[in-house]
Amino acid sequence: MAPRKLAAGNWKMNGTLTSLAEIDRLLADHPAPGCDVLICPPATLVQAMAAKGIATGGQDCHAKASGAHTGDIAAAQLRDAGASHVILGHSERRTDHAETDAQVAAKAVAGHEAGLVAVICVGETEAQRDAGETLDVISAQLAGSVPDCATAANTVIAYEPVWAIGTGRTPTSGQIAEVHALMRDRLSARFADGADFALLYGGSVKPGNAAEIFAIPHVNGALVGGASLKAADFGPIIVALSAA
Ligand SMILES: O=C(CO)COP(=O)(O)O
Repeated sequence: MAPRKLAAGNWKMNGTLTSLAEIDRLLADHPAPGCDVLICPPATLVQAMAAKGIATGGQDCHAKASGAHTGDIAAAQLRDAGASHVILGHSERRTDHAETDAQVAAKAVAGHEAGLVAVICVGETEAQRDAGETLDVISAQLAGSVPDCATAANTVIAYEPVWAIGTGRTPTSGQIAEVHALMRDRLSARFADGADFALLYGGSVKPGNAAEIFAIPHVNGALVGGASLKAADFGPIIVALSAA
């Protein structure tokens, strides 16, 4: 099994019910994309998004199955609302909520137990890159955030350099290639099906740079923030991935 190609949109804390018109446009413009397409809206929209017939993911889940955790969402609740995936360990969660690798791994286990595919995010800060620590940081995050029960079927890895998120800056193709090759090596060393995990790049992916990014070895798709909000932007990214 080769890795599946996945165009994933992360709406972050954007969108209300009226935003679903963009999904109607996306589905009308791209009825049979040549890649998997996933949208991860805010929790309030998961059920309505899934009802559109598009693969839907949450943006976080709790490590526990249920209980007294006000404001949190259990993986089984996302699944119940129609989600098939959950983003975990996004840098905004790691920064805003001080999430650790161990917590991300525990959430991934909870996601797997509920039948969700975990989209586990890793990425270095600009200071870490400037200090030459990128490969060590990514290795450590992979080791700590990806649980032993991960398989290519239940886990996707997203490389999102923190300094490239929402900034319009992207790494060079060589820099992305270096990290993706490292991730492939690390996963292959640890998991029998490590060669088959889908590896996404995320951070200022736009229609104008998508084709170049998708041509990089071991880039199997993208995790797209801002450009996933509008069908006119996300559509061309889906087309570029389908053609890659
Ligand atoms: O964080 C991201 C996706 O999870 C990337 O966001 P942008 O595409 O807006 O840079």
